Amino acid sequence: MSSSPQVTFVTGNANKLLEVQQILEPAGVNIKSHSLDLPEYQGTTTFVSQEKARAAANILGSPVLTEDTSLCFKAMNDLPGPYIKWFMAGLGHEGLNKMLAGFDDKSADAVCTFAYCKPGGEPIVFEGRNQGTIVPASGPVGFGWDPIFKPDGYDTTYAEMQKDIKNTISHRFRALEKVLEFLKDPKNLE
Ligand SMILES: O=c1nc[nH]c2c1ncn2[C@H]1C[C@H](O)[C@@H](COP(=O)(O)OP(=O)(O)OP(=O)(O)O)O1
Ligand SMILES: [Mg+2]
Repeated sequence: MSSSPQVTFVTGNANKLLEVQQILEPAGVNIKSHSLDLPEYQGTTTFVSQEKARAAANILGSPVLTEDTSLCFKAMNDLPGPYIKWFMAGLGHEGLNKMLAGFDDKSADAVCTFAYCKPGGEPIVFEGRNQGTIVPASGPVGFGWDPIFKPDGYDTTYAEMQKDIKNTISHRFRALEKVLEFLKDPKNLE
């Protein structure tokens, strides 16, 4: 009988950690966490994710799982993308809505990119995305841009949803489905 897979998830964001625990622990994954303020790289989502994982694996000297989240406005050719953290901090929910005021298309993709990396190894990337619309803020201010992202097929923003609903439809859930497949094969963790 194989024992439950174990992985070290490295992030400086407590809300991300909580969702990763809520999604992976019921699936039988034992999560260790490590809080590091990881560098904010520039480049494609894939590049940013790979470099974060590489950096975390080298700092800790052990295999790690990291994650980078993008919010891609279709009208703006996928910007802010991986730079959403700074746009969110600088403009807030209202400013992010105003950025799209001049465009008819308010659609956006939420993209979550996990990367698994062993020290000195090549990062392996797992991506999940969810399509939605940017709307005026609605719901509790808890996690980043959750109050302004309304996923397609739902009448509410991420922030207004029960956590267990968000966690079965989100960009993060979709990426973690792929991560889970990988973690379940003990050969991948040797
Ligand atoms: O599901 C989400 N719902 C709403 N907001 C979210 C979500 N997921 C990430 N976010 C925010 C956090 C940060 O403002 C930016 C991503 O930046 P990002 O660099 O990936 O996150 P971070 O620096 O907070 O943590 P980390 O230490 O893992 O890099 O979008
Ligand atoms: Mg970050």
